[in-house]
Amino acid sequence: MQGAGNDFVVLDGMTRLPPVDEAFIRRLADRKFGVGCDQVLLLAPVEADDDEADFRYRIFNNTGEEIEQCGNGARCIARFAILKGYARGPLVRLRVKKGVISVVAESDSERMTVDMGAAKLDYADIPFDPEGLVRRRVGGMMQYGIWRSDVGEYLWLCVVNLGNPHAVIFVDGSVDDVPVGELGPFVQNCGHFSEGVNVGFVEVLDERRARIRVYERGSGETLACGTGTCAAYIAGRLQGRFDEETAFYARGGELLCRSITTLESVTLSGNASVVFEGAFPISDA
Ligand SMILES: N[C@H](CCC[C@H](N)C(=O)O)C(=O)O
Repeated sequence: MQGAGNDFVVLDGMTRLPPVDEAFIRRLADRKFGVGCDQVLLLAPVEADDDEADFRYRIFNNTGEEIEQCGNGARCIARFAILKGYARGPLVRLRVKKGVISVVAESDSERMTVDMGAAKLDYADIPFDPEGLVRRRVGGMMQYGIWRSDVGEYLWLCVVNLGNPHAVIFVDGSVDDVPVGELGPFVQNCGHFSEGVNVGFVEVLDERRARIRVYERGSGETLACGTGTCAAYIAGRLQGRFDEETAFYARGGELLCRSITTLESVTLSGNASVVFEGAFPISDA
């Protein structure tokens, strides 16, 4: 499946759980030797006493590492649950590592909206260590400066956790001109993010439109990143750059973020499309 070009292999674990060890995920996610994807998603039943969620939703980067959250994946796996008849829809509640998120299907379309819940900004929640960094306040948001000795200037970033960790950088000029493949790893390796970080670059067009590219933890640059887009929206919103509803143009498509309460709930809307369905051998032999 894909959501704005962020692509997934969705595993149906409702009747039998497939192996989700690192070697299997890597083989499946390999674009040359396997199927290929940014993330592998697993749909599984919840515990019998779980009254809050309909399904368990597990996420793996294509490197094999299990991660906490994925916004585009949530929209895809909820649509998968509806298409397979596991969910009656339109509301699907998914249990992830750290809580429950809800997804709603729009009638007769591939469009799905997920409520990513509360964004967190405290260092400990990112997790992020600001020790030794310069800082400045822009509206309601703190920015941290990492010195780039190659160009002799600071790279200013905002930090947001949406279940997973994000650094957001607002750029002057076109996001097409940003060396994402260099600055992404530079931020990831700066030593201030103990559990790694997804790095987003945002070009604000106006209060209702922005362009975005994200260099993800594990997967590298993807055509879109849902949680990264929500993180950019929340950071921009707190700085007074965005409206209650803002469209983000990622390289693989358009995503819409909305929030009234800003810090309690942010929704992400966009397509969740099936590309093909098939069977993959579990054993290598
Ligand atoms: N593409 C995903 C995010 C994956 C994040 C992952 N790369 C991480 O390590 O946190 C999304 O739509 O939210």
